[in-house]
Amino acid sequence: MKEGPFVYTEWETAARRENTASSVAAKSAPLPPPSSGMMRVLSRPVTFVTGNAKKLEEVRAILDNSIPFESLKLDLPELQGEPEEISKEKARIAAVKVNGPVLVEDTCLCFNALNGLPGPYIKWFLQKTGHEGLNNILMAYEDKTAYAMCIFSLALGPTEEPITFIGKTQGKIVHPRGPADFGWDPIFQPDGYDQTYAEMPKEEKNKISHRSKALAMVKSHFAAAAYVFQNDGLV
Ligand SMILES: O=c1[nH]c(=O)c2ncn([C@@H]3O[C@H](COP(=O)(O)OP(=O)(O)OP(=O)(O)O)[C@@H](O)[C@H]3O)c2[nH]1
Ligand SMILES: [Mg+2]
Repeated sequence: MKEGPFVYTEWETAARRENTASSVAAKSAPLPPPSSGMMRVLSRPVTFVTGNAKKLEEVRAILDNSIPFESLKLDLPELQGEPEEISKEKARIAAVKVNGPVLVEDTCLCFNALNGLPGPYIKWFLQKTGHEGLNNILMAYEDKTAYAMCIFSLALGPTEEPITFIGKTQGKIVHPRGPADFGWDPIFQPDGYDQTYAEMPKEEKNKISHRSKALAMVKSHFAAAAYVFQNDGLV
């Protein structure tokens, strides 16, 4: 039976692992569970690969030196399909390009009235229809609730199965309010707040955002796995 790779969500910390030995080269034995306490040496800091400067800004602010990482500006190709698979495939492609450990993320904005769409396709919906168009789509429905979801995938190398970390923040879609310098922030109002993401001070958004929830799990994973980083490229 084929088990999935590690997936961490806000609700679930139980780990599962890829067990397809025949497809895995000896050099890239599957990652042990993070709780096993085994030391793992990585050839260099993890490279966070994204084409989105605003994402990078938030990731930097939230991680705040807790994990050694570098960044690489690259717009990776994105598969169509389920959000988790899109994120994992981005990590696989990034790990081959970088030839080392990588972290990527894919962000979704999911409307409950549409069973989770636009989801991973929000970038294209936003580009083509704008904030107003996204509101108009929901005019057909009473339910304006939505959730923002961030799926980080960590691949320790080009032949290793990515580990996934998912963070969600619940809220609703509103008419745009606040600065329009980052995506759909002006139309997403998180539950329990009367400000949109865009109206909130950055530090406030970073405390409660989908991205910070996913990154909290990334940080815990790094703490538990106790990776050792080498900077000379020799493992
Ligand atoms: O208002 C926002 N608040 C956020 O917190 C946020 N995070 C991402 N986005 C936008 O949602 C789409 C995701 O698509 P996406 O995950 O493929 O990102 P991307 O293509 O820009 O970068 P990347 O794939 O190279 O990392 C893109 O339009 C991003 O600009 C956000 N908008
Ligand atoms: Mg993208």
